[in-house]
Amino acid sequence: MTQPLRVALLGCGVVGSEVARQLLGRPEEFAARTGASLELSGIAVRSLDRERPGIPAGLLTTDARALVADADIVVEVMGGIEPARSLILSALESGASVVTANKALLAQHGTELIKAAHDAGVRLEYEAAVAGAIPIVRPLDDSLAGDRVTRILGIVNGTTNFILDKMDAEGSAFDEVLAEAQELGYAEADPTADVDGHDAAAKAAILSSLAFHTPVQLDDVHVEGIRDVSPQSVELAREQGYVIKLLAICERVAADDAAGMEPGVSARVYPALIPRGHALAAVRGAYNAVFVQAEQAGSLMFYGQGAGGAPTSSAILGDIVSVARRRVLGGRGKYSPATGRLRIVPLDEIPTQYHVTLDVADKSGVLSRVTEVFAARGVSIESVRQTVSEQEAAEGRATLVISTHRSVESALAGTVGDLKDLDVVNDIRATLRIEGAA
Ligand SMILES: NC(=O)C1=CN([C@@H]2O[C@H](COP(=O)(O)OP(=O)(O)OC[C@H]3O[C@@H](n4cnc5c(N)ncnc54)[C@H](OP(=O)(O)O)[C@@H]3O)[C@@H](O)[C@H]2O)C=CC1
Ligand SMILES: N[C@@H](CC=O)C(=O)O
Repeated sequence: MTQPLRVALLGCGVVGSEVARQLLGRPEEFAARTGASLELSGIAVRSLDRERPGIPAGLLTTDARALVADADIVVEVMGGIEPARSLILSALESGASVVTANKALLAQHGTELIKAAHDAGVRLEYEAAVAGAIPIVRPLDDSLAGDRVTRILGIVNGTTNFILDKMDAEGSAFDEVLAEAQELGYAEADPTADVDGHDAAAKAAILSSLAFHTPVQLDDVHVEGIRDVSPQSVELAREQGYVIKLLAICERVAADDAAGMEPGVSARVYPALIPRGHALAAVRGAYNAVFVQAEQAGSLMFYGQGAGGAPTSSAILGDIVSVARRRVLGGRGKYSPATGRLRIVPLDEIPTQYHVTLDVADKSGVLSRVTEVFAARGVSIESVRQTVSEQEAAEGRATLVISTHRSVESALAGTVGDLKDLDVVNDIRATLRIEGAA
């Protein structure tokens, strides 16, 4: 057995407290798996006053810098950009390996941090940053490094999946379910990051960078959250055989010589309709699932708990064991630079499929006026369904549900804009993209 390795933990919240309890509770196992005893040297927090069950008060400090300066392994689970970024850089520069779960930081400063780790000859691991307990970072970074990933489609935010699932299954109200997700430790410190799609977008940036070996940052990801998903949209989706899920989609976009388009990468996050028979429709609660398509491997699916203290700590502890083993064996850290420079393809150029629910006037000629709007934009309609409830009949209104074939996003969005101006359209009740249809 070599010298003990000093592990500094930055943060003792939902995730950090679970990591600490595991490191303190199973020291023999970690020593046996790494070849060195892992000594939790301290835990940085903001406040020393809070009750922290199972955490010895003597380990807590508000001096994160001093803790980092004296560590072999730094585990950053405090979240946010600063001081997390400076502390990680200082840890790497002083020769410590770093484990982090901080997707927001990686999606903005990943290139800088990965380079700093390489320059210092140490490791930076971040399995927990995407999809909680699910091993997805290492499979993309290592196992699939010799393949060519073409597409990733995933549910990567536990909080929004928990909310949408409860709205679908129990007809719950959005705010009530968000509070429950916060209590269960799924949500970010600022839950707007979950609800507005920024957390999923950060994960999409990380996944795209790994999968396509090209730098993709948070700003490169098109993002729409679930704030506008109403109980009525959820109900309408159910009636029509769909479920609404917040999806992250990362795609390699092939060159189109005829259109003079260079190859590129599209990364986007939005709520979409999934047919109820699709495997992603069965992802319930705070679970996540990630489908990966690669040229040689074909289709792969990764599934598991995407948020919460215990699931996330599993991924972090795996990274700690991995970096500790490397320190025991010696040698440089691995380096997975983003070697490519693919262009980021704007959403407007991406083919998608729309599902539009309209409140229209119930009179003759309305259907043809509506379908003409789609035709004028070159958007082909797959199906139209008209229903008239008793109340609608009494008010001279009807509901039209229109599904399109795939068409470029700019044409679809333009069509919806034109529909708003049509005098026979009273209201556009819902517009959602369809993903995963046969
Ligand atoms: N919760 C989850 O399911 C998952 C979270 N993550 C990521 O893990 C990280 C931590 O998340 P989570 O545990 O939920 O967050 P919490 O808000 O529960 O915990 C944050 C911890 O960091 C401490 N902290 C925050 N800022 C500072 C600072 N400036 N100096 C010292 N300590 C500080 C807090 O101290 P104090 O206790 O005194 O307030 C707290 O202990 C985030 O990056 C998050 O995105 C990743 C995957 C899943
Ligand atoms: N807030 C995040 C936590 C895990 O990354 C989520 O809900 O998925």
